Amino acid sequence: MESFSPTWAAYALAWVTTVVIAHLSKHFHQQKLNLPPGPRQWPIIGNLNLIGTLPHRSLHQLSLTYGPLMHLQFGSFPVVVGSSVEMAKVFLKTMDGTFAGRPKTAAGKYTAYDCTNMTWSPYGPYWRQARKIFLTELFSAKRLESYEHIRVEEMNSLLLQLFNLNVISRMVLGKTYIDESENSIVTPEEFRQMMDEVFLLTGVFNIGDFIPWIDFLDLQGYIKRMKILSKKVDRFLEHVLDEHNARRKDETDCVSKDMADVLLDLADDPTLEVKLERRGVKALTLDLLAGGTETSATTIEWAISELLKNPEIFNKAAEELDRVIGQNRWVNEKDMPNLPYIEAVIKETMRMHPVVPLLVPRCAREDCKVAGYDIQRGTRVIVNVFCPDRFMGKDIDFKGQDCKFLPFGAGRRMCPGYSLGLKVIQSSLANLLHGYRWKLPNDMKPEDLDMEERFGITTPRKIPLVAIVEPRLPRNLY
Ligand code: HEM
Repeated sequence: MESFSPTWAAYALAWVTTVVIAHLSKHFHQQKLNLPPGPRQWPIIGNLNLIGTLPHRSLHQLSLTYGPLMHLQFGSFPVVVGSSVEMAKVFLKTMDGTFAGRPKTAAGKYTAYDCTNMTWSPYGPYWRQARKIFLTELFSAKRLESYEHIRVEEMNSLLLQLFNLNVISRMVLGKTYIDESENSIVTPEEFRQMMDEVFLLTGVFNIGDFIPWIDFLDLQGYIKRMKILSKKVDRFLEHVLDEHNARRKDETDCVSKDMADVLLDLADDPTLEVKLERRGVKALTLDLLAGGTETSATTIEWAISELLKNPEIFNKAAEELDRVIGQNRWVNEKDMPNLPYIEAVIKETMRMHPVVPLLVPRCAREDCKVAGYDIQRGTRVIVNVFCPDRFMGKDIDFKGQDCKFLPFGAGRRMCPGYSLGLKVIQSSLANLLHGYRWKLPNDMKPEDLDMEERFGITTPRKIPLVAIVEPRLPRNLY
């Protein structure tokens, strides 16, 4: 008798049947729940068809119809979107613990050493320890102050991207690995492209993250790009850590010098609650490099664009700098409290152009109720901080205390690098305005300056800003 051997068609049929049954059982289960309002869903894709190339704007438009707490379906996953101060407060403050998870994504897997960095690591002891390391060891006021000379020395670099790269590399890695010399492991351009790619791929809507059963097809080609990127990043970080370890061995009395040294010391510490492996050191170093470069540069570029669009505001800022600083020196970090107008320019820029408009997605760690609606465990949670009018307020601060202004998020997963980010933004913007006269090229009119955005995890300008600058201070200062 001929034995029955299942053909590929039988496998395919079994697979399709399983998917359909799973989909239907989920559908019937969801019908019993009291879910927040939201648009009708298509089979398989859910509401993915409603999300355009600028997702924060698409979600804002949808919230105008469905309200500040909205339920969507992205492929196989339920998503809730909070779009008001009250909802931000619930997700980031009152029920912060419930919503402190992060969804599993291909970006976390491939570009962040299988979620062993802080940004993508699940809520738990590893993340808690990483957070403690960042806040008490790496970003303590004392350590940040000890790096002030680096920020001052690098201020001469007018090229914004280069300034941020140099400052962050020197604080995190001890030197600018990224020089043009022959034995340099990467050129500045390659390093910048690597960080750009990290940001872009961290923020993309990768279809496989939402419809896992077609993940293997890699329809948009993102997984392929992530794998290539992770090899490049790993080659660089391996080189950096090897060099650090060689130096640490040679120096008998090794005083911690840069952030990578601090992390390597901790990796050698047997008393650490959760062992920090070499992979974790690389992942956290990448968090520091990526978090520190693109975010600040993006904000400064938007600030200068807005000022070029509003010449009378530009003049007011320059007038404040002349009055407080004078024409004979550069601005230093201690001057910032005396420059309230520059601070207002930064706040207004971050309100109009939040660098991370959808924050980093969160995930419900348990079934719960919000405003009387059911939210299931595993639901992805997006807080859309993009809505300028909503966050209008007088007494607003950068720490997200009252959830009216959330450029750095809030609560347990709030950005741990916000004080460094702010220091870099404040002093570099103040000096770029103080030291240079800015003009649009080719007699371009302010109203013709393009202000379109490009979406990744951050939203930089779609077309990089091109402007003409000339010195404003006496020659001997340059
Ligand atoms: C303009 C500067 C910056 C902005 C606007 C910014 C914004 C943000 C935002 C919105 C989040 C998500 C918060 C949430 O989920 O609620 C975040 C997380 C994070 N940021 Fe920043 N950031 C900046 C600078 C930095 C710097 C300088 C570093 C490190 C050198 C950094 C490292 C991180 C890390 C590691 C996380 C993940 C935290 C966690 O998941 O627990 N950021 N940032």
